[in-house]
Amino acid sequence: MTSSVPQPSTSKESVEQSSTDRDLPLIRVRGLHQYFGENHVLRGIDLDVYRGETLCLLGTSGGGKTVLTKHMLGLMQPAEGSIEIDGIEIAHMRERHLGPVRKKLGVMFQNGALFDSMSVAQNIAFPLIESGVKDSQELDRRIAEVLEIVHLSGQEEKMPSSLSGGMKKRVALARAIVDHPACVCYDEPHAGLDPITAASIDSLIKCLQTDYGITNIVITHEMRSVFRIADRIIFMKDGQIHWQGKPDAFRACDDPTIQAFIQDTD
Ligand SMILES: Nc1ncnc2c1ncn2[C@@H]1O[C@H](COP(=O)(O)OP(=O)(O)OP(=O)(O)O)[C@@H](O)[C@H]1O
Repeated sequence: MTSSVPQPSTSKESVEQSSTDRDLPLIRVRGLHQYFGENHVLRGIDLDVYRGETLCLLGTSGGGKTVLTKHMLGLMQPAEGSIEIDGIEIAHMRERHLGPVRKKLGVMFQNGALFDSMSVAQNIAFPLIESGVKDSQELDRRIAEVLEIVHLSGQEEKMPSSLSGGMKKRVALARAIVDHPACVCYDEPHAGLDPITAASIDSLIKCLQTDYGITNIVITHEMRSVFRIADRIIFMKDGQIHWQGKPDAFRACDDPTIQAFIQDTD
């Protein structure tokens, strides 16, 4: 981690960034290729993710959204190409050096991926303990802080099995942000939610961006949510970026694949 990079913070008194830091994309992907056997699943991806934006990643099924996101999280190494997180090249970084980079990136998996045998507090504490926080008062304070952000104050002792689908997603979100990431990736955060609960997740995603400066990357098929939260849209097809731009331009775009996608998923 470079010393010039300010620590992302879930505190509103966030650290002033230098203009150089602000100008540098948080994530820069260049010439990214990936294969599974004969299947060429990423075919030359060039992508910048700008600091403090909400980027929605859309596309046809099997288009490569999840595989691309796994590369940006440092969970997969590319066959070819470059991935920079905060100016640090991670494409072929050894596992033991990836820890500080991964700390900048939170992830909310599709089904929440909570540990069923652990309480809400234990689930949220997990990444903190992994990154070396041991003091129980510090753990309690940070758990309470993020539970307040996701509107679940006082739910520390609940078990996942007693939570609704929307509550589980909010606990998963609390866990994703508890270690103060600069960016959170969401894999289908609206899946299985009713429209009102989906809208409440959208409010939280936007709140993290506007109040806490978090950069959001959201994989979703939920077009109502996309038009509520996206600053920018990337549309993937067959392992390539088929289209990118602003939501209004996306809606007005006459590309037949995109029009069919909007109509099918709206
Ligand atoms: N672990 C894997 N082993 C082999 N092939 C894989 C693996 N993961 C993904 N693929 C393949 O990579 C391609 C891209 O998959 P990916 O999951 O990124 O698509 P996606 O855009 O996220 O699709 P969806 O919207 O359906 O979730 C697909 O052809 C998929 O079958």
